[in-house]
Amino acid sequence: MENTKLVKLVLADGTEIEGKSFGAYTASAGEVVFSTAMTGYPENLTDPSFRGQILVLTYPMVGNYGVPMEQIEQDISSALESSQVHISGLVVSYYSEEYNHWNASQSLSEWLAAHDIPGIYDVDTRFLTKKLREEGAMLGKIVTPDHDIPLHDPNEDNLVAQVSVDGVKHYGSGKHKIVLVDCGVKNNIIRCLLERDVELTRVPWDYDFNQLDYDGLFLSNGPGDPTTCEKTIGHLRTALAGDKPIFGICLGIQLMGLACGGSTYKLKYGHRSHNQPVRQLGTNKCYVTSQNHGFAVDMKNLPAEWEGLFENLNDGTCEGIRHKTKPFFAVQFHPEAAGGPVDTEYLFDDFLASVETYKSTK
Ligand SMILES: NC(=O)CC[C@H](N)C(=O)O
Repeated sequence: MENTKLVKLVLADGTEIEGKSFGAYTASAGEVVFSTAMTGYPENLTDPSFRGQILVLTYPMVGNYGVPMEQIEQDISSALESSQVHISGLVVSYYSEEYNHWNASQSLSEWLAAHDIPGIYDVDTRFLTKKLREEGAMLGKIVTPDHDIPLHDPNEDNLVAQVSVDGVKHYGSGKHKIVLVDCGVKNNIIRCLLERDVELTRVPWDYDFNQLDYDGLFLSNGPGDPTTCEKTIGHLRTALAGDKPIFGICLGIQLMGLACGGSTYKLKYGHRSHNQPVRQLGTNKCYVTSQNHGFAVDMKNLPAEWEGLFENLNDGTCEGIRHKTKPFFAVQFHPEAAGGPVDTEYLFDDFLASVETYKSTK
């Protein structure tokens, strides 16, 4: 690496870790979180749910397959999860400027620099991750000898408003009319829905979708604290009084949990990886899932008409809920899996099957 200027990661507890600069040579603040995923940095960095976070990758070598060439198919990127890099900063152990992949178009450092996002490498990410596990995700910043900024808690911002779509957009043609509430949707969710005979209407997070004529409602993933999405929760409450099928992923389960009268809380350090084991409640079926979240639905406060659907086998936290009689369900993990294992992609089929059933009874 040509640019080996020394920069620092400074944590809210006063810890300072020196490393070398890659990406943009600038300062940035956010919530420091870690992911143990072994691959998938292009997908992670463009996942809008990472907005405002400084991401520590525990996999020891990062960058060696570069950043994919983007192609726009059906109005969305073929290779990435959105059109922006959403993290506030990247922390890695060994950074490889050299890359090799059939579809790579640039190095990770070039890409980060183009998006004005700083990276720091040569960091003991094992020490850092142990610290975040023991003390919890904490605020931090990447600073250089020439740039400094104050710490900032992204969970105080309405991050969803920053990443949601500007206006209503339409995709595809198919027999089922699905409304997608975009709180920061990953492109692979759009791809998974469009593969299933769907005409998709993507609406902003605060749009009153109850005025639309649709067969099924989808609630997307998204960044930050779910309680900041009061408008979405209000509209969702109206939809929950009806009986059209609803499916939510990640932030979507948290919004559903809040709209039905339950509550959410912040996890100590969250789940960010591609190998989170979950069990379908009432069965011995287990799945390996892709996850990226810092909040969770509190099973203790779920209203009587609702029940748990999946639990996390590492820590017993809620990974899915459903209504006992109506076709409403949501999961905390990512069935669209970009990146990660595709074990639970069948949940999109379950959603469309419930749409089919609902329409056949009308
Ligand atoms: N990926 C997501 O949708 C994340 C949801 C929420 N922002 C959380 O961190 O828990």
